Amino acid sequence: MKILSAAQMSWVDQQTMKDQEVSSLDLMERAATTVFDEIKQLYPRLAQYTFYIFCGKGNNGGDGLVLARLLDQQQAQVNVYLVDATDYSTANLANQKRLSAHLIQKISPDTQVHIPAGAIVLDCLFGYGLKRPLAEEWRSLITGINCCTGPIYAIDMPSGLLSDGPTAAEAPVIQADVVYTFQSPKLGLLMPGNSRWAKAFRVLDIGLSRSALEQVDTIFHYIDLALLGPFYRKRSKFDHKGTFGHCLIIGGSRGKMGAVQLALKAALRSGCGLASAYIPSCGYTSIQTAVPEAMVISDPEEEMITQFPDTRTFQSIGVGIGMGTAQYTIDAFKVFIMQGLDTALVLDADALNILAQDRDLWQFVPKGSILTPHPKELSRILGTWQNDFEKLEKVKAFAEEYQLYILIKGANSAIVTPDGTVYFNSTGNVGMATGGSGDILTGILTALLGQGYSSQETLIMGVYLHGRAADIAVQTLGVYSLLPSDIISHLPAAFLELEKQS
Ligand SMILES: NC(=O)C1=CN([C@@H]2O[C@H](COP(=O)(O)OP(=O)(O)OC[C@H]3O[C@@H](n4cnc5c(N)ncnc54)[C@H](O)[C@@H]3O)[C@@H](O)[C@H]2O)[C@@H](O)CC1
Ligand SMILES: [K+]
Repeated sequence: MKILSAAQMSWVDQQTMKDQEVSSLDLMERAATTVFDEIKQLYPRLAQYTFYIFCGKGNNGGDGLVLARLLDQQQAQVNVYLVDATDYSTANLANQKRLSAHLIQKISPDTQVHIPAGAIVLDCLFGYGLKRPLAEEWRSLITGINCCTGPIYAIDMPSGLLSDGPTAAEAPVIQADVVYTFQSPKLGLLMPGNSRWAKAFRVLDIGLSRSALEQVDTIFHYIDLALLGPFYRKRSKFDHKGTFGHCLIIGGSRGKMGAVQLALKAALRSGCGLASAYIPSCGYTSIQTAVPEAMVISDPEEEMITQFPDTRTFQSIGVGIGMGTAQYTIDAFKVFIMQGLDTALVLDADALNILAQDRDLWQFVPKGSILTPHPKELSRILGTWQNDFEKLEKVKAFAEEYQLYILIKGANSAIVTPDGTVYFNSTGNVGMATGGSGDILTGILTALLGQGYSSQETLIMGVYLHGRAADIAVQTLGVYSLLPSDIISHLPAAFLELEKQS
């Protein structure tokens, strides 16, 4: 799914009106009705609820006015607070007239509101039309709304949050529990730093022109099953284990052998033909016992890796998890990486930490390799950043310079390709914030790469399935109790979904 800027959304809205011969008023009715349907699902007995609907002067406010009318028709208690203005949009004005005047109260940006307990707030002050951060005069209204005890649903965007650029941490912004955004996710909703304003969002299809959506060119994409379908390979009965690659996980150190076990199991659950590990010899028995399907080669040293194996017979290699940064390991890793491998690697954890300490090493990392740093590892590589947008730019420049694929881990993990395209993930949950989740991702990615998927396909598919397996798992296990191993045991369900959709 494409992620569109405010300007692109506006263009698609205009094109839709032309292509479908509908007015702005019709589109607004359509958009507001999709939100109304969502709200009705959440609160089937609408007549029992009170809604506080805050409307601005533009079309976002117009959506709010339509919602007020639809809710009023269902006997919900409706209180509309409309920002006083002289320049309402045409569709906004038309919808003011369609609503009983007694429901509307005019307010100004500095009005202080008090919302009673139990009321539901709909935020329709500003959508993608917000051009710059809200001025200080809005603070009292926004703060008053944010102080409500009930849920806040924002329409299209939390008011005050910019769609396409950074919003200052101290800016007045609505803190939405759920954002119902139209047709395409907006960049501002995907940035982890904005999560206190957009705790969750849902993309609602309002039937905007397909041809206009296809024509829009963007480097930003949101991963869904439809994106995976075209490159997911169904298996044929003539395939054999040699077809699916032999993958190698290099890592582990005394006390951190579990990382390798998790990666191996995840690789085997992700369809690799053969899985092997290269580890310090103290882990030999535990890995052979825990993962009987895998093969193990051990380093002569007990506690740490001191040399790297000949990797020419493997189709893919994942390096770094649980590996540690003992000097012997650092020296061995440097020799390994500087030999000039021609196979793309999956690099995680201590492989990244070693590379981060010596910028001269990056030139030796095979082009097309996949890096999966968590935020701390990423800042060791790139230094600091002011906001998520600047972070993205830094990652893009680095990915291009060294022709690497970089995954920025977090909620909505972002995949950055060497040509600057960015894919945001749509799956995953907070239950994954436990040590070991990343080791599983390394296993999945190494397995997919070894099966012949390109680095880009590997990342899109691997990151999606990793999150999806966790999403399926939390349905029965919950976010507190989810263990990384549960992600592995739910990988089959995630693969089955993909198989069915393809
Ligand atoms: N036909 C359409 O264009 C449709 C638009 N829709 C809704 O319309 C919204 C976009 O509508 P608009 O383009 O009217 O924009 P908005 O309603 O988001 O806001 C625009 C108004 O805010 C003012 N403004 C911008 N930045 C400001 C700031 N920092 N401080 C104070 N005022 C500021 C602008 O001058 C303008 O009057 C979408 O988010 C969506 O909710 C939907 O109804 C679907 C159809
Ligand atoms: K809004």
